[in-house]
Amino acid sequence: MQPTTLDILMGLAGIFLVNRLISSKGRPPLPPGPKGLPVIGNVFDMPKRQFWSAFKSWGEKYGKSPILYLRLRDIVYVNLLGQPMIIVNSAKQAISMLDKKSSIYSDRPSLEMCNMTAWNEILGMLPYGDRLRETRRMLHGVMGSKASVEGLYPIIEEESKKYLTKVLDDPDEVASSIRQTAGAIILRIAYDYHVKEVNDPFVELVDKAIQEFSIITTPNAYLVNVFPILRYIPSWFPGAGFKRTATAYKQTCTDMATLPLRYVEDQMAAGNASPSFSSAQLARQLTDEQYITMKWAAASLYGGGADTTVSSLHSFLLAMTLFPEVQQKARSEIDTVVGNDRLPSLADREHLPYIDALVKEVLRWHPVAPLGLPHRVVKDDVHEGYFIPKGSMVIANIWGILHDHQVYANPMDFNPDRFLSAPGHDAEVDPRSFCFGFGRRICPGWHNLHPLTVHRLKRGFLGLKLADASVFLSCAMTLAVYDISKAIDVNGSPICPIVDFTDATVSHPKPFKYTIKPRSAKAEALIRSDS
Ligand code: HEM
Repeated sequence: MQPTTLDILMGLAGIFLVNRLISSKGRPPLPPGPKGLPVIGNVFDMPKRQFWSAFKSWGEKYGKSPILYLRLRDIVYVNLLGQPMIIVNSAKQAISMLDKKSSIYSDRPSLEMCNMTAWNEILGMLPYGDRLRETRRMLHGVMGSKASVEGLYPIIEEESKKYLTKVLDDPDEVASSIRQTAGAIILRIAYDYHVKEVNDPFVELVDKAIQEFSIITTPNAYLVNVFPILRYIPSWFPGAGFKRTATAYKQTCTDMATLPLRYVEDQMAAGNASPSFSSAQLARQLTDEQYITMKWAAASLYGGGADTTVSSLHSFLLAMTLFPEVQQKARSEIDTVVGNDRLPSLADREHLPYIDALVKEVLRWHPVAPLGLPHRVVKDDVHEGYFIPKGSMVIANIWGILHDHQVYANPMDFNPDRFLSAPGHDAEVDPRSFCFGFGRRICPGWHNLHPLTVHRLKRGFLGLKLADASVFLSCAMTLAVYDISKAIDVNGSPICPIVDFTDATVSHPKPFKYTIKPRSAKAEALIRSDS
């Protein structure tokens, strides 16, 4: 039988598709993405701000599968001066890549500014290997199980209560009180160090270190992160200011790891040490190598934990200022369930479904780490028919995943009700499945060592984890006793905050004005009370 024109066209189309699928090197094609220029690749395509939303738009724009001619928004490829970067825009692909293939997707790219400042010692920056496993094993003991985290509840409750008093004493310094509280919780867990009411040296030291970390890891901030060879230019060379910066930042980072530990060692030598992560580790016979691992593991608690919960509490205050009806509904729930004679506790959580939903919405609306931390793939891979070159930096666009309109209705809206089932409405996916990251690098403040990641979407949550518990309690306690509203300008008009967020790895709402006042004399008395 003679082939028809249609047969010939189909045949040609088949050859065309196969050609597109198999590159000149006999490999499947790279994922779609902006075209880029020779040598420099996509350097000029990179957004200047709010990377997460630009990356999501790239998914919409370039994600067209050559195989099925379908929109595939999920995976985007860019090349930055020869460094391949894969952006993963959907939960489905983040799970199938970073969770299910975590044995090859759990490395971290090495950032030269981190190597120069000692930040490469921190858990979040460690390459995948024995040191990482040992560090995570050590941390597992302090926050890897429901029981271990529940053991920390008294610390979280006590410090959160102190936070309420600080706000009452100085309502213009709420931001600094939030930082103090996050610092106080972590310093107690890591070193059983009790912070001073004001100007605590360790809190100040660690805050400084965290700010410096944010600066050196912000994309495009340092050329040496792109051209590591620049590390070797002499300090006096024009443009080598980054080397002087690195020397100063290294001192801060090393002090952050060393000084609080020295405090514990002194306490132990004097027979005064109370239980903490460090004292428990020091009580074991540690080899020199284990000692160093432990020192940086403790610092990683602070490095990972302090700024993150601070960001979510700032987002909470912003949302409460903007959406008074949500605030009112949340407060009514507390009044009904807890009453006005005591503060809410972590044990109340299961009876406070709206507050629980509100906390989820805070974590979704503006995720603390909108692009997580970059992963690195250690072997060539073929994923969904696309070639993923060994050494690619893989970014899970957590913001994009949590604003995917196929998963979250009207994703830009702040609407805690989305997480509550109602007749005709199924609760939307819990954002905590994604906002803490993926695979073997998932935030230890949330999950245990071996998440049954395949089932993460179906599985119920095993219990409250450290990060989640701190955020929940601060939100619930604040709502119980404080009223948050728009600030008033000199003409007596309310000031509506602009919703804008910083571009750093841990992203915060930009400073905004609001008013925070005790709800009543009874609320004020409760804040001052010892209970
Ligand atoms: C709302 C609070 C928090 C959020 C949203 C959050 C989110 C994240 C994310 C997205 C990552 C990167 C995961 C990945 O690479 O896939 C991460 C890593 C990490 N987080 Fe958290 N985090 C929070 C609180 C905490 C707390 C309280 C601690 C410690 C006390 C902590 C310690 C860490 C550490 C050490 C890492 C690095 C893990 C590794 O590289 O293996 N985080 N976190």
